[in-house]
Amino acid sequence: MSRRFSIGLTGGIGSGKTTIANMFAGYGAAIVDTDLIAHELTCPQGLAMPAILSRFGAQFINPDGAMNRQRMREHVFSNPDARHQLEQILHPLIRQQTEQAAQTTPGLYLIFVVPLLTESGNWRQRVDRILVIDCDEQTQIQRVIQRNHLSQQQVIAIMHAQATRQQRAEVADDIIFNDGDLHLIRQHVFELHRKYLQLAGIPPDQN
Ligand SMILES: CC(C)(COP(=O)(O)OP(=O)(O)OC[C@H]1O[C@@H](n2cnc3c(N)ncnc32)[C@H](O)[C@@H]1O)[C@@H](O)C(=O)NCCC(=O)NCCS
Ligand SMILES: Nc1ncnc2c1ncn2[C@@H]1O[C@H](COP(=O)(O)OP(=O)(O)OP(=O)(O)O)[C@@H](O)[C@H]1O
Repeated sequence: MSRRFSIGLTGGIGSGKTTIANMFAGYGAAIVDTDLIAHELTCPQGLAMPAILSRFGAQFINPDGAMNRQRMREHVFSNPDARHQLEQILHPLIRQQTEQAAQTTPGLYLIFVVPLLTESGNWRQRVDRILVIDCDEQTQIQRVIQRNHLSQQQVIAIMHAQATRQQRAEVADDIIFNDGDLHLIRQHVFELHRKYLQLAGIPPDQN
């Protein structure tokens, strides 16, 4: 089987990755979302749970066997060593599951949604193109406060564990500035979709 044309989609917390990936899915792209995979790995009986229990202890596990996300978030974003340990458990499993999902998810071309694409070395070699979702940091902060009910300080601590806007811009082939009217953003997404079809060698009337 020949390898499908693939795009790595990234952006900072709250930039709009999921919103925009959903728009591409509406045009027929296959979406493999590494955040969703990370959630599956840490749900009750998730593949990562035995290692998380043994490394972090029972206080990080909910009664149903899932990871206690709030407690873990508070722990790892104030403690870089703990964050690296959690990543060492999760990232190899995320990679494995991502590769499997890439084989089995149907769609015209593949979009990998990867929050830490800029930070984690070898994605450049794994995809044909990188799409960055960008927006003002103040907008990111406001969105995450509103959506997750975190404090401004907590959101800033997460942003400090991520690449800067400048670092992401440096790896981008395409950028969507997602800080305005979603109708205009949808138009931009459609233009990029047509460009990706062309780069993938798929006639536009097949979608
Ligand atoms: C720290 C955890 C427990 C927080 O859980 P929570 O439910 O609050 O957030 P969620 O998982 O939905 O992630 C939301 C966003 O946080 C940011 N984020 C998550 N993990 C990290 C990380 N290791 N470094 C920097 N930012 C991160 C990303 O922007 C992500 O989109 C969780 O994110 C986690 O298990 N992280 C480790 C796995 C990982 O690196 N995931 C991100 C890439 S796949
Ligand atoms: N252009 C926009 N205008 C207004 N609200 C938006 C826009 N884009 C996204 N949002 C809202 O901002 C929030 C964050 O968007 P989304 O979940 O798509 O971001 P994300 O990058 O996937 O977030 P995370 O990094 O936390 O996974 C959501 O509540 C979403 O509805």
